[in-house]
Amino acid sequence: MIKGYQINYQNQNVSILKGIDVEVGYGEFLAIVGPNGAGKSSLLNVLANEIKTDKKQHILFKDKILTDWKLEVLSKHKAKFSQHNSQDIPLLVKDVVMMGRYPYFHSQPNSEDFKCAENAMTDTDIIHLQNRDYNSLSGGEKQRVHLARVLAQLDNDVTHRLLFLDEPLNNLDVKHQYKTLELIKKLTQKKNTTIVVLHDLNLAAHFADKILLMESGKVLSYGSPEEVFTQEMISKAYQFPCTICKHPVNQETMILFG
Ligand SMILES: Nc1ncnc2c1ncn2[C@@H]1O[C@H](COP(=O)(O)OP(=O)(O)OP(=O)(O)O)[C@@H](O)[C@H]1O
Repeated sequence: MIKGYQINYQNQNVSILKGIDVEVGYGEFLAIVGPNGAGKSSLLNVLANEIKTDKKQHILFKDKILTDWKLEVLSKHKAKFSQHNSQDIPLLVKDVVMMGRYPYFHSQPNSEDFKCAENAMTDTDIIHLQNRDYNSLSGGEKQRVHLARVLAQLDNDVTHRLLFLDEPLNNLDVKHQYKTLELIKKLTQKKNTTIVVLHDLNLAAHFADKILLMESGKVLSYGSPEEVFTQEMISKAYQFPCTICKHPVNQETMILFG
């Protein structure tokens, strides 16, 4: 689905990404994890075509150079949920969600656009808030509105869509954290791909197929949750002690900190 080799990125002479190799297949759920400042958001922005790297470096999306894609076409193949969404939008919730449908209509949304927006609001549990002022919502509710917006953007017939999410669980309560990741998992089970920046390693272990652990702009480890989440790797990345054990109910990898 998306491949990049030896990705380097620097900003104002600060080297932020250093020789990153990444390859994510169709139907894969990749979680990017790592300590603050490791370069997770920067990598996501590069892969999502939002910041440019050295012109000689090519990121391939569906085997075509990412920067060669027409933006209006690309917006139906991939969508991105950003870490810093605007907190101040003077619109109703349903109109913010409809922003996700902008690539599909010129002046007025049609019945298909309304249907997609409604489905996305139902899936993210905000349908009851659709006529509220966005600015009156709580932090977690706003977060779910933006999730609905990107889901509405990707609601189309394109096979193999790619969803980027940068810390989508911020402000969400435990039920909505699980519901959000279950929603994303379901999307990947339909041969779509998701790349998510997460801070909760146990949720990453539970939901993701592959983990990319970053530290200081580099890949420290890449593989299945069992391969990456070792005591040695986690302590090295986070400079914090941890114990790896098995979840008592489902036997999955579980990380205890401290
Ligand atoms: N314009 C800039 N000038 C200097 N340094 C920058 C600039 N932009 C980003 N950085 C640095 O690059 C590093 C990587 O930032 P990035 O946001 O990608 O990290 P992150 O892993 O997503 O962190 P977090 O978990 O805190 O969100 C950070 O140390 C950040 O301070």
